[in-house]
Amino acid sequence: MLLLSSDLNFLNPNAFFCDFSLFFPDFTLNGFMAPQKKLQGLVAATITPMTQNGEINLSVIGQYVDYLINEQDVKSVFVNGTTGEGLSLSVQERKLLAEEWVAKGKDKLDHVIIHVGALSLPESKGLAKHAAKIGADGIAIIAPFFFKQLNKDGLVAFLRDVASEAPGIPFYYYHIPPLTGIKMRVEELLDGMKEQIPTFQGVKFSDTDLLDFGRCVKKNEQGHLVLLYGVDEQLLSALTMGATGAVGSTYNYLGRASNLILEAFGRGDLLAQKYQFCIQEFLSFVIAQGFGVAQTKAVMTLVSGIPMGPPRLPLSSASEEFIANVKTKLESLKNCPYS
Ligand SMILES: CC(=O)N[C@@H]([C@@H](O)[C@H](O)[C@H](O)CO)[C@@H](O)CC(=O)C(=O)O
Repeated sequence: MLLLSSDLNFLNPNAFFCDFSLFFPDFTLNGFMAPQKKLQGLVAATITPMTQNGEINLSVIGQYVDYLINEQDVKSVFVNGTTGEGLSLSVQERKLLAEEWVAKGKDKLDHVIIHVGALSLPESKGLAKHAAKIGADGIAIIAPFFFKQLNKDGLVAFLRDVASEAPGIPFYYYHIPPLTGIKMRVEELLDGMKEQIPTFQGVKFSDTDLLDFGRCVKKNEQGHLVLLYGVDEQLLSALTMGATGAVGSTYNYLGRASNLILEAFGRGDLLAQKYQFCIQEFLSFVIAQGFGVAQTKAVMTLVSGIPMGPPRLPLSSASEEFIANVKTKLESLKNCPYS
Protein backbone atom coordinates (compact mmCIF):
# COMPACT_ATOMS: atom_id res chain seq x y z
CA MET A 1 0.00 0.00 0.00
CA LEU A 2 1.37 3.39 -0.95
CA LEU A 3 1.16 5.95 1.81
CA LEU A 4 1.43 9.61 0.99
CA SER A 5 2.60 12.06 3.59
CA SER A 6 -0.57 14.07 2.93
CA ASP A 7 -2.61 11.01 3.95
CA LEU A 8 -0.66 10.81 7.16
CA ASN A 9 -0.95 14.52 7.86
CA PHE A 10 2.25 14.30 9.86
CA LEU A 11 2.50 18.06 9.67
CA ASN A 12 -0.06 18.16 12.43
CA PRO A 13 1.64 16.51 15.42
CA ASN A 14 -1.59 16.65 17.41
CA ALA A 15 -3.25 14.39 14.89
CA PHE A 16 -1.25 11.30 15.81
CA PHE A 17 -0.61 9.48 18.97
CA CYS A 18 -0.51 5.97 17.55
CA ASP A 19 2.79 4.35 16.71
CA PHE A 20 2.65 3.71 12.98
CA SER A 21 5.99 1.95 13.09
CA LEU A 22 4.16 -0.86 14.86
CA PHE A 23 2.25 -1.39 11.64
CA PHE A 24 5.04 -0.41 9.29
CA PRO A 25 8.15 -1.49 11.15
CA ASP A 26 10.61 -0.05 8.65
CA PHE A 27 8.53 2.99 7.94
CA THR A 28 11.22 5.46 9.02
CA LEU A 29 13.89 3.56 7.18
CA ASN A 30 12.22 4.35 3.89
CA GLY A 31 13.02 7.99 4.30
CA PHE A 32 9.62 9.11 5.49
CA MET A 33 9.09 10.58 8.87
CA ALA A 34 6.82 8.43 11.00
CA PRO A 35 4.12 10.25 12.96
CA GLN A 36 5.59 11.42 16.24
CA LYS A 37 4.16 12.16 19.61
CA LYS A 38 4.45 15.93 19.99
CA LEU A 39 7.42 17.21 21.95
CA GLN A 40 5.98 19.46 24.64
CA GLY A 41 6.30 20.45 28.28
CA LEU A 42 9.67 20.58 29.99
CA VAL A 43 12.77 19.09 28.42
CA ALA A 44 15.90 18.73 30.54
CA ALA A 45 19.09 19.86 28.80
CA THR A 46 21.13 17.02 30.21
CA ILE A 47 24.42 17.37 32.00
CA THR A 48 27.23 15.04 30.95
CA PRO A 49 28.36 13.18 34.06
CA MET A 50 32.15 12.88 34.26
CA THR A 51 34.55 11.02 36.47
CA GLN A 52 37.13 12.89 38.54
CA ASN A 53 39.60 11.95 35.78
CA GLY A 54 37.53 13.83 33.24
CA GLU A 55 36.12 10.83 31.41
CA ILE A 56 32.43 10.61 30.58
CA ASN A 57 30.62 8.57 33.21
CA LEU A 58 27.94 6.50 31.53
CA SER A 59 27.32 4.43 34.64
CA VAL A 60 24.94 6.96 36.22
CA ILE A 61 22.71 7.67 33.20
CA GLY A 62 20.15 5.04 34.22
CA GLN A 63 19.87 6.58 37.67
CA TYR A 64 19.70 10.04 36.06
CA VAL A 65 16.75 8.99 33.85
CA ASP A 66 14.84 7.67 36.87
CA TYR A 67 15.62 10.80 38.86
CA LEU A 68 14.25 13.09 36.14
CA ILE A 69 11.06 11.07 35.82
CA ASN A 70 10.37 10.29 39.47
CA GLU A 71 11.73 13.33 41.27
CA GLN A 72 11.38 16.10 38.70
CA ASP A 73 8.46 14.92 36.62
CA VAL A 74 10.47 15.61 33.47
CA LYS A 75 10.11 13.05 30.72
CA SER A 76 12.06 14.46 27.79
CA VAL A 77 15.74 15.17 27.40
CA PHE A 78 18.02 17.16 25.15
CA VAL A 79 21.40 15.42 25.07
CA ASN A 80 24.87 16.78 24.18
CA GLY A 81 23.77 20.40 24.04
CA THR A 82 25.32 23.36 25.84
CA THR A 83 24.68 22.01 29.32
CA GLY A 84 25.93 18.61 28.16
CA GLU A 85 29.22 20.18 27.01
CA GLY A 86 28.49 18.62 23.62
CA LEU A 87 30.97 20.80 21.78
CA SER A 88 33.74 19.84 24.24
CA LEU A 89 33.26 16.10 23.67
CA SER A 90 34.79 13.88 21.04
CA VAL A 91 32.51 12.43 18.37
CA GLN A 92 32.94 9.01 19.93
CA GLU A 93 31.94 10.30 23.37
CA ARG A 94 28.89 12.00 21.91
CA LYS A 95 27.82 8.76 20.25
CA LEU A 96 28.30 6.75 23.43
CA LEU A 97 26.24 9.25 25.42
CA ALA A 98 23.49 9.29 22.80
CA GLU A 99 23.37 5.48 22.84
CA GLU A 100 23.20 5.35 26.62
CA TRP A 101 20.43 7.94 26.88
CA VAL A 102 18.37 6.20 24.20
CA ALA A 103 18.93 2.78 25.79
CA LYS A 104 18.24 3.84 29.38
CA GLY A 105 15.34 6.08 28.35
CA LYS A 106 13.60 3.34 26.34
CA ASP A 107 9.98 2.91 27.45
CA LYS A 108 10.58 5.52 30.16
CA LEU A 109 11.28 8.86 28.51
CA ASP A 110 8.89 10.45 26.01
CA HIS A 111 11.57 12.06 23.86
CA VAL A 112 15.32 11.76 23.59
CA ILE A 113 16.56 14.56 21.36
CA ILE A 114 20.21 14.46 20.40
CA HIS A 115 22.10 17.63 19.60
CA VAL A 116 24.34 16.82 16.62
CA GLY A 117 25.67 20.25 15.74
CA ALA A 118 29.42 20.58 15.16
CA LEU A 119 31.81 22.87 13.37
CA SER A 120 32.69 20.15 10.89
CA LEU A 121 29.98 19.18 8.42
CA PRO A 122 31.06 15.53 8.10
CA GLU A 123 31.15 15.15 11.89
CA SER A 124 27.73 16.67 12.23
CA LYS A 125 26.34 14.46 9.46
CA GLY A 126 27.85 11.39 11.07
CA LEU A 127 26.27 12.25 14.40
CA ALA A 128 22.87 12.83 12.76
CA LYS A 129 23.04 9.48 10.99
CA HIS A 130 24.06 7.78 14.18
CA ALA A 131 21.23 9.41 16.18
CA ALA A 132 18.67 8.16 13.66
CA LYS A 133 20.20 4.69 13.63
CA ILE A 134 20.05 4.23 17.39
CA GLY A 135 16.41 5.31 17.59
CA ALA A 136 16.61 8.86 18.91
CA ASP A 137 13.34 10.82 18.75
CA GLY A 138 14.85 13.82 17.05
CA ILE A 139 17.99 15.78 16.34
CA ALA A 140 18.88 19.40 16.96
CA ILE A 141 21.52 21.41 15.17
CA ILE A 142 23.28 24.55 16.30
CA ALA A 143 24.60 27.09 13.78
CA PRO A 144 28.35 26.66 13.18
CA PHE A 145 30.05 29.40 15.16
CA PHE A 146 33.73 29.58 14.15
CA PHE A 147 33.34 30.26 10.47
CA LYS A 148 30.00 32.01 10.83
CA GLN A 149 27.44 31.79 8.07
CA LEU A 150 25.56 35.06 8.17
CA ASN A 151 23.59 34.40 5.03
CA LYS A 152 20.28 32.63 5.51
CA ASP A 153 20.57 30.38 2.46
CA GLY A 154 24.06 29.29 3.50
CA LEU A 155 22.95 28.44 7.03
CA VAL A 156 19.91 26.54 5.78
CA ALA A 157 22.16 24.63 3.35
CA PHE A 158 24.33 23.46 6.28
CA LEU A 159 21.30 22.47 8.35
CA ARG A 160 19.75 20.67 5.36
CA ASP A 161 22.89 18.67 4.66
CA VAL A 162 23.02 17.48 8.25
CA ALA A 163 19.28 16.88 8.71
CA SER A 164 19.12 14.86 5.48
CA GLU A 165 21.26 12.21 7.19
CA ALA A 166 18.35 11.56 9.55
CA PRO A 167 15.36 11.65 7.19
CA GLY A 168 13.10 9.62 9.45
CA ILE A 169 13.19 11.80 12.58
CA PRO A 170 12.34 15.43 13.37
CA PHE A 171 14.95 18.13 13.18
CA TYR A 172 14.94 21.14 15.52
CA TYR A 173 16.99 24.26 14.90
CA TYR A 174 18.96 25.19 18.02
CA HIS A 175 19.08 28.99 18.31
CA ILE A 176 21.48 30.22 20.99
CA PRO A 177 22.96 33.53 19.81
CA PRO A 178 24.69 34.44 23.10
CA LEU A 179 27.02 31.47 22.49
CA THR A 180 27.10 31.11 18.70
CA GLY A 181 27.11 34.79 17.82
CA ILE A 182 24.63 33.92 15.05
CA LYS A 183 21.90 36.46 15.61
CA MET A 184 19.87 35.74 12.46
CA ARG A 185 16.24 36.25 13.38
CA VAL A 186 14.46 32.93 13.63
CA GLU A 187 11.35 34.52 12.17
CA GLU A 188 13.33 35.04 9.00
CA LEU A 189 14.79 31.56 9.06
CA LEU A 190 11.34 29.97 9.30
CA ASP A 191 10.40 31.22 5.84
CA GLY A 192 10.85 28.32 3.48
CA MET A 193 12.64 26.11 6.03
CA LYS A 194 10.07 23.30 5.86
CA GLU A 195 10.26 23.27 2.06
CA GLN A 196 14.05 23.02 2.22
CA ILE A 197 14.16 20.57 5.12
CA PRO A 198 11.09 18.31 5.21
CA THR A 199 11.93 17.00 8.68
CA PHE A 200 12.02 20.49 10.18
CA GLN A 201 9.81 20.30 13.27
CA GLY A 202 10.63 23.31 15.39
CA VAL A 203 13.05 25.51 17.23
CA LYS A 204 14.85 25.47 20.54
CA PHE A 205 14.95 29.20 21.17
CA SER A 206 17.62 30.08 23.75
CA ASP A 207 17.52 33.84 23.56
CA THR A 208 15.85 36.70 25.42
CA ASP A 209 14.49 38.28 22.22
CA LEU A 210 10.80 37.73 22.86
CA LEU A 211 9.91 39.92 19.90
CA ASP A 212 11.54 37.43 17.54
CA PHE A 213 10.05 34.54 19.50
CA GLY A 214 6.57 36.08 19.34
CA ARG A 215 6.91 36.55 15.59
CA CYS A 216 7.78 32.85 15.27
CA VAL A 217 4.66 31.93 17.24
CA LYS A 218 2.59 34.20 15.01
CA LYS A 219 4.08 32.55 11.92
CA ASN A 220 3.20 29.17 13.36
CA GLU A 221 -0.51 29.92 13.54
CA GLN A 222 -1.41 26.49 12.26
CA GLY A 223 0.58 24.95 15.08
CA HIS A 224 2.74 22.68 12.92
CA LEU A 225 5.94 23.61 14.70
CA VAL A 226 7.20 22.99 18.19
CA LEU A 227 8.56 26.20 19.72
CA LEU A 228 10.62 25.45 22.80
CA TYR A 229 11.93 28.27 24.95
CA GLY A 230 15.40 28.10 26.48
CA VAL A 231 15.81 30.94 28.97
CA ASP A 232 14.49 29.33 32.13
CA GLU A 233 14.36 32.51 34.20
CA GLN A 234 11.68 33.94 31.89
CA LEU A 235 9.73 30.82 31.05
CA LEU A 236 6.41 32.39 31.99
CA SER A 237 6.91 35.28 29.56
CA ALA A 238 7.56 32.78 26.78
CA LEU A 239 4.47 30.79 27.72
CA THR A 240 2.32 33.89 27.42
CA MET A 241 3.97 34.51 24.07
CA GLY A 242 2.94 31.02 22.94
CA ALA A 243 5.84 28.66 23.70
CA THR A 244 4.78 25.03 23.31
CA GLY A 245 7.41 23.83 25.77
CA ALA A 246 10.84 24.61 27.16
CA VAL A 247 14.34 23.17 27.16
CA GLY A 248 16.74 24.17 29.87
CA SER A 249 19.47 23.27 32.32
CA THR A 250 17.46 24.06 35.45
CA TYR A 251 14.74 21.53 34.62
CA ASN A 252 17.25 18.91 35.76
CA TYR A 253 16.75 19.96 39.37
CA LEU A 254 13.92 22.52 39.28
CA GLY A 255 11.68 20.47 37.00
CA ARG A 256 8.94 19.99 39.57
CA ALA A 257 8.98 23.66 40.55
CA SER A 258 8.92 24.73 36.89
CA ASN A 259 6.09 22.34 36.11
CA LEU A 260 4.04 24.30 38.65
CA ILE A 261 4.41 27.32 36.37
CA LEU A 262 3.15 25.32 33.39
CA GLU A 263 0.22 23.94 35.36
CA ALA A 264 -0.82 27.29 36.83
CA PHE A 265 -0.44 28.94 33.45
CA GLY A 266 -2.61 26.22 31.91
CA ARG A 267 -5.35 27.02 34.43
CA GLY A 268 -5.01 30.73 33.82
CA ASP A 269 -3.91 31.13 37.44
CA LEU A 270 -1.70 34.09 38.32
CA LEU A 271 0.03 31.89 40.86
CA ALA A 272 2.25 31.08 37.88
CA GLN A 273 3.91 34.44 38.44
CA LYS A 274 4.76 33.61 42.05
CA TYR A 275 6.29 30.30 41.02
CA GLN A 276 8.35 32.07 38.38
CA PHE A 277 9.46 34.64 40.97
CA CYS A 278 10.75 31.83 43.21
CA ILE A 279 12.81 30.43 40.37
CA GLN A 280 14.03 33.90 39.50
CA GLU A 281 15.08 34.47 43.09
CA PHE A 282 17.28 31.38 42.91
CA LEU A 283 18.62 32.13 39.44
CA SER A 284 19.37 35.79 40.06
CA PHE A 285 21.26 34.68 43.18
CA VAL A 286 23.45 32.20 41.29
CA ILE A 287 23.84 34.34 38.18
CA ALA A 288 25.21 37.15 40.35
CA GLN A 289 27.99 34.75 41.45
CA GLY A 290 28.77 33.54 37.94
CA PHE A 291 26.56 30.74 36.67
CA GLY A 292 27.29 28.36 33.83
CA VAL A 293 27.67 24.67 33.06
CA ALA A 294 30.23 24.06 35.83
CA GLN A 295 27.89 25.54 38.43
CA THR A 296 24.94 23.61 36.97
CA LYS A 297 26.90 20.40 37.48
CA ALA A 298 27.56 21.31 41.10
CA VAL A 299 23.93 22.24 41.80
CA MET A 300 22.66 19.05 40.21
CA THR A 301 25.08 16.94 42.24
CA LEU A 302 23.93 18.71 45.40
CA VAL A 303 20.21 18.42 44.71
CA SER A 304 20.02 14.96 43.12
CA GLY A 305 22.87 13.23 44.89
CA ILE A 306 24.00 11.84 41.52
CA PRO A 307 27.67 12.66 40.99
CA MET A 308 27.98 14.84 37.91
CA GLY A 309 31.71 15.31 38.37
CA PRO A 310 33.78 18.23 37.19
CA PRO A 311 33.29 20.04 33.89
CA ARG A 312 35.84 19.60 31.12
CA LEU A 313 38.45 22.25 30.44
CA PRO A 314 38.29 25.04 29.42
CA LEU A 315 35.57 25.19 32.10
CA SER A 316 36.62 25.08 35.75
CA SER A 317 34.78 23.54 38.65
CA ALA A 318 32.42 25.60 40.79
CA SER A 319 34.00 26.83 44.02
CA GLU A 320 33.24 25.36 47.43
CA GLU A 321 31.94 28.78 48.43
CA PHE A 322 29.43 28.73 45.57
CA ILE A 323 28.20 25.29 46.60
CA ALA A 324 27.79 26.36 50.23
CA ASN A 325 25.91 29.50 49.17
CA VAL A 326 23.57 27.47 46.95
CA LYS A 327 22.85 25.09 49.80
CA THR A 328 21.78 27.94 52.07
CA LYS A 329 19.76 29.60 49.34
CA LEU A 330 17.87 26.44 48.41
CA GLU A 331 17.06 25.90 52.06
CA SER A 332 15.62 29.40 52.36
CA LEU A 333 13.47 28.84 49.26
CA LYS A 334 11.97 25.57 50.50
CA ASN A 335 8.54 27.06 51.11
CA CYS A 336 8.54 29.49 48.22
CA PRO A 337 6.07 30.95 47.29
CA TYR A 338 5.49 32.06 50.84
CA SER A 339 1.98 33.39 50.40
C1 LIG B 1 23.19 29.67 27.91
C2 LIG B 1 22.57 28.46 28.54
O1 LIG B 1 23.27 27.61 29.01
N1 LIG B 1 21.27 28.38 28.52
C3 LIG B 1 20.54 27.25 29.09
C4 LIG B 1 19.52 27.73 30.08
O2 LIG B 1 18.81 26.64 30.57
C5 LIG B 1 20.21 28.45 31.24
O3 LIG B 1 21.11 27.59 31.86
C6 LIG B 1 19.19 28.94 32.25
O4 LIG B 1 18.24 29.74 31.62
C7 LIG B 1 19.87 29.70 33.40
O5 LIG B 1 20.38 30.91 32.94
C8 LIG B 1 19.85 26.48 27.97
O6 LIG B 1 19.18 27.32 27.09
C9 LIG B 1 20.90 25.67 27.23
C10 LIG B 1 20.38 24.41 26.78
O7 LIG B 1 19.20 24.19 26.70
C11 LIG B 1 21.33 23.35 26.42
O8 LIG B 1 22.02 22.89 27.29
O9 LIG B 1 21.41 22.98 25.28
